[in-house]
Amino acid sequence: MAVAIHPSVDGGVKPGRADMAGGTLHCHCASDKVEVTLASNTAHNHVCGCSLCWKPEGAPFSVVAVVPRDKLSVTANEGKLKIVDESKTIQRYACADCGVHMYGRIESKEHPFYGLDFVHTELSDDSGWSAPGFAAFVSSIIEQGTPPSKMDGIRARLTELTLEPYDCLSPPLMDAIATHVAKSKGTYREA
Ligand SMILES: N[C@@H](CCC(=O)N[C@@H](CSCO)C(=O)NCC(=O)O)C(=O)O
Ligand SMILES: [Zn+2]
Ligand SMILES: [Zn+2]
Repeated sequence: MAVAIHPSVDGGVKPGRADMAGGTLHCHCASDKVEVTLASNTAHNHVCGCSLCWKPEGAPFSVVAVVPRDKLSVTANEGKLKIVDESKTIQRYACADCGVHMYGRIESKEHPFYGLDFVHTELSDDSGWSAPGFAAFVSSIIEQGTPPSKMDGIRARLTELTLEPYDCLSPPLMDAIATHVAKSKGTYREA
């Protein structure tokens, strides 16, 4: 059996649909589910090995994407949401009953990704969401108990799934962060 990454990609990455324009996410509670409505498709979907992103039971990686914050609204049972750790850059709102993270929000206007919320579209029954395109923070799974000796096999499986493994974010996202930093420091140059 192939190395497990996440149930939504283990059978192969399913492509998104260009006409996908949003839908709803639900927590795992049997009743009184928290509902989040997205009024657009997501972007920058990726597999993430960090310890902070929510993952389903037993999965070593999460799958997480972003959506403009003005396209996200909580449409049912918002009272059940609690911030997981207020000290983190991304304020993750989880259902206090089932523990599922419904969205993550960056409040600092100085942050390169300010204006984008983090979401897990596996919580949706709708199809066509943007497909994951790379794997981020892959080495971080060691911090959560994966033996280092398993990493070659895990990276090989990610590559096979066309989820290029990186130990931080992908080069385009790291470049976007560095560009933001250069602009704020006054060192940015066009060419
Ligand atoms: N080794 C750490 C890494 C944690 C980390 O930096 N996570 C990233 C990616 S989350 C989505 O891709 C991050 O931006 N975190 C900021 C935050 O979550 O507030 C670990 O595994 O914990
Ligand atoms: Zn719940
Ligand atoms: Zn993460």
